[in-house]
Amino acid sequence: MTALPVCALFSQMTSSVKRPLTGLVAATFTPLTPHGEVDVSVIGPYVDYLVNKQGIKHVFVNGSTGEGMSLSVNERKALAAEWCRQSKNKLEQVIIHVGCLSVSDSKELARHAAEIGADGISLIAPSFFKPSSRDCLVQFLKEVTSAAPHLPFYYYHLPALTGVHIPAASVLDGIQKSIPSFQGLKFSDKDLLDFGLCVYKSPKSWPMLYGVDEQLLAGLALGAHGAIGSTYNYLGTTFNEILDTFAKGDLAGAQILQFKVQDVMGFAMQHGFNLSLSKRLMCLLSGLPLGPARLPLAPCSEEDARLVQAKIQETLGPQ
Ligand SMILES: CC(=O)N[C@H](C=O)[C@@H](O)[C@H](O)[C@H](O)CO
Ligand SMILES: CC(=O)C(=O)O
Repeated sequence: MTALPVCALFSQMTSSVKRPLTGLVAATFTPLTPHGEVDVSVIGPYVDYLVNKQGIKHVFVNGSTGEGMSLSVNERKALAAEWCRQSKNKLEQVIIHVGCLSVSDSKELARHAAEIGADGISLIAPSFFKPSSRDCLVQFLKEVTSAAPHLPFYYYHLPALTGVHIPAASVLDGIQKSIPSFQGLKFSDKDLLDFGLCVYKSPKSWPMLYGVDEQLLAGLALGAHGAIGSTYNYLGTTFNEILDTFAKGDLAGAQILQFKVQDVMGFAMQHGFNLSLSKRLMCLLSGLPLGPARLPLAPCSEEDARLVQAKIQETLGPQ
């Protein structure tokens, strides 16, 4: 057996008593050089920005926002390791997305996440050859998570991008019998019937994390414990206010804030909001040099990015 760093062993021993993942989780962008190479040197200042300017306590690395599926296994390992390293004593939890089309690549990333002391792993359904049934999907998840059996595992439901439309509630039904490390759900879909059933049928101890930022309040109303999303990178302050206002029982106050975000997001969508534009907004608002999105994504229009930046600042104040 290869020796693990002490911090990794400690993290594995304590993972079962870690505080549940709640509140906002920023799904991180991947810093690239202008030529498209991964640039881990930006991650230190990125962590400081999230903590100090956006009130973020947790990150989700190498997901769709991080262009995880467009990165090599080695690039993903380098990013995951640097996020874990830079987050020490600054962020509470670092969750690594380890989903790949190849079960062996996914296992390698899961094993690596455990070695570097990550706090949890997450997986989307494979999206080229797709699982034909719920059981087939759970078999895939079970095989991957067996490579990191002590790390909490969050299933990531993302039908719009994976094309796998198996209801999350049916995936969760009985999942802990197959996957003892199963710990919670990241639900990135607008189907609130499915999400409601997930919350209703799950033990209270499983974090239910909603993933459609522009309608977070609806997720909260159905019992979400927190949220994982891309816009928390730069709208974290406003979304933290939504969480706090809702928790105090001030629904009308929370609605006002959510409507303002919807006004911004509706405007952004009219101006071609996608990962490229979102990453550019993060650069403009944070000042961090994150570079462009990687092919096959096209660069966004600078004019649109500036218009959306102005709309954010005029509607929500300086971010
Ligand atoms: C499809 C996708 O990437 N969804 C993200 C989370 O999972 C969200 O954070 C969205 O980026 C966000 O809600 C903007 O539409
Ligand atoms: C948006 C999100 O949660 C992800 O990066 O996967």
